[in-house]
Amino acid sequence: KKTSSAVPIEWPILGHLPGMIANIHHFHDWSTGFLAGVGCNFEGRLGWTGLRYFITCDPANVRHVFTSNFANYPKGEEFATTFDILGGGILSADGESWRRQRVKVQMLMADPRFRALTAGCSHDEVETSLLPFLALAADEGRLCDLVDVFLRITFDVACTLICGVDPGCLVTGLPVVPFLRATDDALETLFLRHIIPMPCWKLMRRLNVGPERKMAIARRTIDNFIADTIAARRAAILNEGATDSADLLSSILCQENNSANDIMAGEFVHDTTLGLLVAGRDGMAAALSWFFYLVLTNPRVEKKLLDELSLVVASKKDGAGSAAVDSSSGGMETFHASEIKSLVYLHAAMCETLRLYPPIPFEFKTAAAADVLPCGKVLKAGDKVLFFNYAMSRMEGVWGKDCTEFRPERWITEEGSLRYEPSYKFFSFNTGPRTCLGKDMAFVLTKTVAAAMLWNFAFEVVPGHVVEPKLSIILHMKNGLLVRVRRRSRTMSHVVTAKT
Ligand code: HEM
Repeated sequence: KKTSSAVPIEWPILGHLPGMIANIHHFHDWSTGFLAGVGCNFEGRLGWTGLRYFITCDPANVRHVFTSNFANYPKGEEFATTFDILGGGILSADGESWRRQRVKVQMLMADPRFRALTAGCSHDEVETSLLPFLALAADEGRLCDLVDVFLRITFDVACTLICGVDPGCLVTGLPVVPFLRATDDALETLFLRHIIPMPCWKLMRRLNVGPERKMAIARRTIDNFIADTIAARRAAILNEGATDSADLLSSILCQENNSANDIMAGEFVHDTTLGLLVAGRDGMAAALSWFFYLVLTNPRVEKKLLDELSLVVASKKDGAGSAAVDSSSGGMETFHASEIKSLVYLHAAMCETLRLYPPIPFEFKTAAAADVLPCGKVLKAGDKVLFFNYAMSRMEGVWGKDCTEFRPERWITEEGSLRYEPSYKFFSFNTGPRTCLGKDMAFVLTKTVAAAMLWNFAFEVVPGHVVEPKLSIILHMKNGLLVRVRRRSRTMSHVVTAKT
């Protein structure tokens, strides 16, 4: 069957599966194409398996499911089975367990000490690891894969903030980091679990073959890393007594010592730590990768970003003379969270990146009871709904005729302040009661990194390098982002001119 020219053919026995498999190499763009053709909503059927997915990128449906009728759309058992690697942690939990974990994590992340640690750690990693690494690459004329660089720095920052240890992945020689490799393999397999019918991937898991074999190895590596990290932190706290470290794991463990029945006890500590690391690190690394790809291929935007940074640098020089340039970063400029807060164009460019390339490109929900979506679709209990966030950014009806263009200006009002967009439309950090808890942390780190890199270095994407999304539940880049780096030569007069 083919109900319109835009949609894939529905085959006897196999349903829409052949179309999905044939287009898997450009899955996001392919699905965007047919969703645009059918007005944002489509029912995908996987033939003999009996599986049906209602696929939507309609903001009204998003608002209904994630906010107005939130209670009817738990993550569900299928989510927990597919994402078994997350255990019972906050990302996969439902009901009372989720609510209690969320209150706890929210409280820890709102702590002023944790916020100060986020700002300080992001700045310090940029100054002591990232800038020296790029300076060496520039001086040696080496090509650099920015995706690898971002995966490493976000892992270092996320580990410091969440677990209280800095693994130091961004050093000369770029050591092999088994955890990074393992999460990459796990995320890819999780994507395939959305396409391969559950009985098939479960059989592969039992036989330990195909992607499930990779998953089993990845899982062991990840679990061992988390278990070792927690054990080391617990031992340190027992030896040293109460710690004044503001990282999340230390805070959780200190409280755990005071309350035997704590929700965070035992495997919850493991699952929460893992969930936060995965949620935190990968999202930020993907955001930075696409930000640089978009900025480097849009010189107009790059110039506007540099002009904006120039004003900050000029005011620093006015205030503190040459002392404003920190000697520990080899004369290179770094920006503190407090300075970056006022940069409207940088924030707009980051939002525009997250709109076009949402790090979590689709979300999945199951209806607990029958319901009718705002688009008119009738759902029975147990029906599955997939929300295609990547496609929603590319719908003219949602973002206008220029929806596919990278235009940070769409986020800025005529008065020059940031424009508010409702989160059921700008869905990159989720919406409703399960909104991302790390949004502020993500903006602080990504903007601190982006500002320092753009100001101190010029990057050129290596001609011919193909940039495309990877098949994963996180929108990473398949082939990395290969660039040539060079130091920016800039005189004080440039800075002052930009100011005036
Ligand atoms: C650009 C970076 C980030 C993006 C795009 C992002 C996006 C998201 C999205 C879409 C969800 C919903 C996932 C789902 O329901 O399946 C989510 C949840 C969550 N995020 Fe983030 N995130 C980012 C960074 C972070 C950071 C740095 C942290 C902090 C460690 C964090 C912590 C969380 C937590 C705890 C949840 C679970 C909320 C809940 O279920 O109640 N995220 N995030």
